[in-house]
Amino acid sequence: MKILVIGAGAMGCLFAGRLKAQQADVLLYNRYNTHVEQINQSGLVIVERDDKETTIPLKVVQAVAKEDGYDVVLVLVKAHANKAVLEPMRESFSPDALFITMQNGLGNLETIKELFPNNPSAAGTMGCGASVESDGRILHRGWGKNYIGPVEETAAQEKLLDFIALLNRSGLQTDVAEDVQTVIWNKLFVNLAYNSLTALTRLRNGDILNTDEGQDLLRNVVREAAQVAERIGVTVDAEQTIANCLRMGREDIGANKSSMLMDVLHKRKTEIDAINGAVAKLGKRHGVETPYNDLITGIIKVIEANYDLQVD
Ligand SMILES: NC(=O)C1=CN([C@@H]2O[C@H](COP(=O)(O)OP(=O)(O)OC[C@H]3O[C@@H](n4cnc5c(N)ncnc54)[C@H](OP(=O)(O)O)[C@@H]3O)[C@@H](O)[C@H]2O)C=CC1
Ligand SMILES: CC(C)(CO)C(=O)C(=O)O
Repeated sequence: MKILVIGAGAMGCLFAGRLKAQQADVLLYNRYNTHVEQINQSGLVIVERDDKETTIPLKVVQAVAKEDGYDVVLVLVKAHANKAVLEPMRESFSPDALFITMQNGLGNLETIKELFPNNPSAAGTMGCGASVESDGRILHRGWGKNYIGPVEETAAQEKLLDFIALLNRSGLQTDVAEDVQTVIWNKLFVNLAYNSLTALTRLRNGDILNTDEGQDLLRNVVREAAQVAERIGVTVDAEQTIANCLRMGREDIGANKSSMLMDVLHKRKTEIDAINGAVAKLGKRHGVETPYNDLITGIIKVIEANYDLQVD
């Protein structure tokens, strides 16, 4: 099985690196930068839970062609980069290449289906977490479970099961999800709980829980989103969902620097539109008030539009 992971950031490197360590046939795609150069020259370093480091030889390519014959294409750029990265690749894959998005936020699978309407595609979520510490070096700091939803076509479903088996052999615990919408929303709640709050406070996920105020903010943001989800037909037990977010922050992802915190630290565009912004937008459309998500979306947007003007 030939695998292409699109996006050589924290999660692309974690997945491609773990797969390659199992001798899988895997390549990364990313535009050229110093991180890519370091991986191509000296391999990828993954720092694991016990601080043990593994160096894995990996190749990051800057071009993709149909003749490369990829069986599985795993999309792991940020949600807002999907179109810019994937549109130029519309003719670069055979129609049986299986697209999988495990990105955060709403709307990723829809973009992939729009760009590759003849390919099978599936959406999933990642309960694990990582950050790029320096060029060619990532910290693996989240250990929750991953899920990938089903594909309609039988041949593609078999390919998906083989891919999931490979992920499990590589130590990335992954299950097949029966109901993709529930899985995507369950992950969205975790991102609502931590990503923007850690980006605003510059804390690791678990440290949001150090104060009653942090926990209250988390509860309010998630509770609003649960009301929106219910309104659009996703069944949610709000209090159980909040309890799960708190548990994950304590047990699975507490030590991780969230992807949105990393964006703010590096003065990059964030995924706010696909996370709190998406909840605020849906709330407006369906008549659910979302003051916490509105406010947080607004503040993150002010921050990302004014990086150059920030005072140290
Ligand atoms: N980090 C985490 O702990 C977790 C992240 N996620 C989700 O996983 C997804 C990936 O996140 P993460 O790995 O953290 O993100 P990163 O920002 O670490 O990586 C994104 C990668 O995409 C590349 N990229 C962006 N735009 C382009 C472009 N136009 N052309 C080519 N390459 C491009 C970036 O390259 P460049 O540096 O050159 O811009 C970068 O290497 C997101 O949806 C995130 O929310 C989910 C669970 C945990
Ligand atoms: C699970 C979590 C919150 C890990 O940090 C994540 O998805 C992210 O950082 O984007």
